[in-house]
Amino acid sequence: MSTAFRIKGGQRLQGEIIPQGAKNEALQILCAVLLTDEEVRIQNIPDIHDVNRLIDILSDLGVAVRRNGKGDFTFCAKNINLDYIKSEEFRKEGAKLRGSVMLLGPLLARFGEAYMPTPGGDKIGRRRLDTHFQGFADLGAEFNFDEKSHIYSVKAKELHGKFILLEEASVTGTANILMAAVLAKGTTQIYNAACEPYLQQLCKMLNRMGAKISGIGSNLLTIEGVSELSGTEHTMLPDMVEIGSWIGLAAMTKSELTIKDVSWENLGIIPATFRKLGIQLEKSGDDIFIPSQENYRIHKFIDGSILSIADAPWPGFTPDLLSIVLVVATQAKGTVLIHQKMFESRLFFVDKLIDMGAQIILCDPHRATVVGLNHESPLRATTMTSPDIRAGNALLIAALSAEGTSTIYNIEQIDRGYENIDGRLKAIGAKIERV
Ligand SMILES: CC(=O)N[C@H]1[C@@H](OP(=O)(O)OP(=O)(O)OC[C@H]2O[C@@H](n3ccc(=O)[nH]c3=O)[C@H](O)[C@@H]2O)O[C@H](CO)[C@@H](O)[C@@H]1O
Ligand SMILES: C=C(OP(=O)(O)O)C(=O)O
Repeated sequence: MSTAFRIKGGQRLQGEIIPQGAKNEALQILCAVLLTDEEVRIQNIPDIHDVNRLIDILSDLGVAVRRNGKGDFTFCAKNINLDYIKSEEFRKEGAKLRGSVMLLGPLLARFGEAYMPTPGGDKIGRRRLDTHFQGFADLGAEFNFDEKSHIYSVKAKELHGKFILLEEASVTGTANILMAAVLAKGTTQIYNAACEPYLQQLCKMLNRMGAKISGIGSNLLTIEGVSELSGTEHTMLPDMVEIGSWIGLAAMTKSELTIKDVSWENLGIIPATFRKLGIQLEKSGDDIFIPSQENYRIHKFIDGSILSIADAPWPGFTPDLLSIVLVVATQAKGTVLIHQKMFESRLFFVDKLIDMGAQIILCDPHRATVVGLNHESPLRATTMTSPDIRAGNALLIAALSAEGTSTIYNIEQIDRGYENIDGRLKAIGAKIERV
């Protein structure tokens, strides 16, 4: 298997991009198939490592998986092999991705017990799970963490609805508690719930399965428990993080790109944030058209002070796009402070960009000031290693804009979240090879 990308940078790209189905929505939705013994058909599933791993785990759990076509699968969780979740194999496989943590809620709700190794995912700082387990405990589950084996377990003969105030608006935490609460007895309220479009999609799918969830899209979800759920069909939204990455790529490489069928209504503050960097984006039906731009100028705040861009729970700006915003700012005109509030180790990749000639001061682990080069000097090609999924993509964009040939190692990180990224880049004129 190839482990690196070799990229000859400095090419202008042109064409149309169809965004993949959303990775982080897929991880929630796939876990929800465990909530019913009927068939659930899911479409627009991205063909990426994390999602394929989760599908394999479901299959090993006994879920019947039928592939109907590209990105189109039918799942049936009629015969579940609960022994699998106690097996060494599950410990190994479940620990490879973050999304596997959301198997807990559905398994607890339907079978009264669930086990989980410490989940994987990006190493981007502490990623605690307290919110998840506090929520399960509030619903009446007994929680245990075995410090030796690092196995979390939750058990409950019956779950009972309750008012739950989350200590933070955790995305996977909200999804997990929600999936447990739909089959609990009585009414649950989840306050300070995360409410991003992917969670809204999960709520809508659960309601189609017979759940009674109201308050969708707000930070107060009310769930009237039901005794069972039935099958349904669901289609994933386009991946907003991938859409943002294509916008960044267009700006950095001065390319004209059209991103098709982006579901504008679900992009929230993302287009406005890229516009603050001076990037022109046009809404054309449900597409985004980005004209080729020689330069883009970072806006200032109304009082004339330096712009800062920070992450926040939805409808704030997603932390998963800050690495992309940062790399795009390296070639803008002007200065911006990037403030990554949620994660502690997500900005260290800027060292690589500094090696490439970018003007960045890492103020502390959470903040970096970028002084744009205004395309007056290109970044220099280099050899680098992808530290996490989004930094990996940011470095890929840097390499595509740089002068010369760069090599990026550890591209497994990029493949975790971006479907056939090299094939799709080549189709719009990029010079990229797997080596
Ligand atoms: C598989 C999946 O869906 N992963 C996403 C999910 O991860 P995940 O669900 O793991 O992330 P959480 O929402 O739980 O938390 C992310 C980080 O932000 C902090 N935090 C969170 C909420 C809050 O109000 N205040 C706060 O400080 C948490 O302590 C944590 O460090 O959501 C993250 C935040 O959008 C995204 O980066 C991940 O891509
Ligand atoms: C942090 C991310 O992924 P995960 O939560 O799967 O590690 C991400 O998608 O940017």
